Amino acid sequence: MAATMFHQAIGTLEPRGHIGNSALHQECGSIPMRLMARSLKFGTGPLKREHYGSRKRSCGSIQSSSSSSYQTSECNPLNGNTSKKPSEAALILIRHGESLWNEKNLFTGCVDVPLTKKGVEEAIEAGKRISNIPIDMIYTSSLIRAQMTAMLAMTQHRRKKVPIVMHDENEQAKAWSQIFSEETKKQCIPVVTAWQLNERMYGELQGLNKQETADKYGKEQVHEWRRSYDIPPPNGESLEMCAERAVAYFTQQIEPQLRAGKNVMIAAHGNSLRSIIMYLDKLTSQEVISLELSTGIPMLYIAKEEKYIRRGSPAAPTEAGVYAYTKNLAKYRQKLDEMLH
Ligand SMILES: O=C(O)[C@H](O)COP(=O)(O)O
Repeated sequence: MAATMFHQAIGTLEPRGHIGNSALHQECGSIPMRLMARSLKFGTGPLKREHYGSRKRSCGSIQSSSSSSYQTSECNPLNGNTSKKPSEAALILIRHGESLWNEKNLFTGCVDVPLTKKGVEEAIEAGKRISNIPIDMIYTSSLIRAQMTAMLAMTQHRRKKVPIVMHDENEQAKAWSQIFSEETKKQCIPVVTAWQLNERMYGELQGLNKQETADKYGKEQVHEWRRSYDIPPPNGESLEMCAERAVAYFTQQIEPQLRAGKNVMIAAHGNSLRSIIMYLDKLTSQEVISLELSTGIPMLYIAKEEKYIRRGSPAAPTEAGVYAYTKNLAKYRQKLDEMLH
């Protein structure tokens, strides 16, 4: 909702209305994504998805809320023109860098813990890896570790647009954060924060040491709490419950942006991203069990012709393979080269 409002404001300036390495890892050529899962369908080739505007999924009761057709967007730097061809958009997913509780091996969940120095460095490194990929919209959870990661990553982006956090919590917050220059707005990237992208709520495990909990309750029990699809930790959310809000948010708020040709980055958490990846890659509840995401490793998808094509993790800004992905990404990088020289 905030995103829509921001874009309205960009267009109209209404006075009031405004606005791993433990990893999901896949070896994708020279691209360092290693997948721990054995038999998951993460081949080295692109994974095609069915029509994302109309499908139903097996993940709880979640289904895509929108059935509008894919539209070309003039503001997609990947497109550069208004041709009638179906648009494509980049989707970057990034789990936050190491937090102070990751370092201490504590269950964190919805506790709002900042990054460690290593986490800061991971976020900056992630930013280098995506510094040539177009980004028009950023979504983060409401937790500081995801927001720090997004902002630190953006310090490395070559386009040098300024990420601006949207405040639509009340009318005054909206009014007081307006921007009154069209030119300045064009150089901004809206950052939408959403609790729905938060880490799953770990219930009574939050703040407990993972090793000590395993020693007390047994390794199997703790693995079940951490990785099963539908078994929640005591008074917490199962992955299925987390998916219900995270995937619904993705389909209702983010997918329409992709469909409109906007390039999107999502900075979120191990389990909220696992549930979104489950949706993107059509994983079963069995397959998602072995999906592990590293801190600070960006993953790239291309939303194209109403499918999601997994493109692995850009290894480095100069990694040739990244730009071989699509002609449009290569063109965007070339534009940046021209702009910056
Ligand atoms: O909330 C946490 O503790 C971590 O961010 C994710 O933990 P997990 O790997 O145990 O799900």
